[in-house]
Amino acid sequence: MKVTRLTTYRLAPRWMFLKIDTDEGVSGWGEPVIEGRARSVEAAVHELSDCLVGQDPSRINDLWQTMYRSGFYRGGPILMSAIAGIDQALWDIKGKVLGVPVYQLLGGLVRDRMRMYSWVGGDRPAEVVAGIRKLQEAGFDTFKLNGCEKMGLVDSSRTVDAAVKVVAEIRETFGHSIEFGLDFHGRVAAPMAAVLIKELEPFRPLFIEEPVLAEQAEHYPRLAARTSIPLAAGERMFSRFDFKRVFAAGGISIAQPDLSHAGGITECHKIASMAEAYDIGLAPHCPLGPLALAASLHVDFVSRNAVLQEQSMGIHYNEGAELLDYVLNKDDFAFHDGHMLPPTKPGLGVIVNEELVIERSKSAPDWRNPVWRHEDGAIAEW
Ligand SMILES: O=C(O)[C@H](O)[C@@H](O)[C@@H](O)[C@H](O)CO
Ligand SMILES: [Mg+2]
Repeated sequence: MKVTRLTTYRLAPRWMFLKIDTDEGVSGWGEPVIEGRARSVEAAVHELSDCLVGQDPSRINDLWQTMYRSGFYRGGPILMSAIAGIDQALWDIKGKVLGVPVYQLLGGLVRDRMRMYSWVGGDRPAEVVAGIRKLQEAGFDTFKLNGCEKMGLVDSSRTVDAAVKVVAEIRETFGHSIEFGLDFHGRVAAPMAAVLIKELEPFRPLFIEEPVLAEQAEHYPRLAARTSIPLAAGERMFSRFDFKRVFAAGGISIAQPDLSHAGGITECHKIASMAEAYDIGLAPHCPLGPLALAASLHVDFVSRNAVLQEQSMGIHYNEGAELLDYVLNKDDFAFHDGHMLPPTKPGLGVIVNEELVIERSKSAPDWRNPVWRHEDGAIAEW
């Protein structure tokens, strides 16, 4: 079997699907994308096709190493997202050829169902409480919300109190009948992280995500030493080589690699194993589409240290398309009491509505993340 063609489809809301065709009629799908830079990743996918067209798609490990090491410059969000989506599609092909779900090729199930969590948008207490109630009705008991709005490098006690007020309201309303993570989203700088985390201690969030920006990872151990709240990070780390320094330095209790940003199933499965060696939980980041979610689930179902899985149903980013709009086998991705079951079909287990994808790719938006500014005009972290 040989790879014959790579076709990319940028799609609403901010996703990109990749289809890899072969000379034996088996095709695989993946989701190479970094939010806000879809066109850059698209260019990278087509540059990397030099390593793939004419090659045997079953040799995933060699193709992965060739895509990663054949370029003198490597790593980072664009190239690793391109490799991620290609890797997902290669595993999809392999599973389809062998007639088994990908997790069977990785050693089989380590659990029977995977605990999912839902984003709750909004920054005002009433909005967040209403959002949680709505998702509770859908069977969720675990959530994630922004830990704060805009925050200056050194900010006021009023800003801190506004952030704490939302969390206090959640605990006041729901007690411990629910769990929630707080995503600082890189908005909080090192001087304020310890201040805000200290004030959040009494409310015992399940974790605090990206307590500081990934480029400030040296603060993770210092922050962890001052709090009992587990710290989580990983969506802006793109390979084992990014994670190894963070794991070795300590401070992170939950690793959140993104299956569409960190080299795909091949790389994230290795990151999961590295994390397990440090007694770190795995909670793949996934605010994206169905192929990214399916790839995440395959790694979750073979990783004992997988603890939580993000998914984007109803997420505030999904304008113009919802998680399963481009999927024909929607029932395979149903929620069961806040959990998902192992994908059942060969490969990734996603039957893509190709006709709809081709049609909708003709009018794909160029999504960009918001650009915030502080009151003094300086750019703020979103
Ligand atoms: O945890 C999450 O889902 C993320 O922080 C998410 O909000 C961002 O990754 C966003 O997708 C960037 O455009
Ligand atoms: Mg996040």
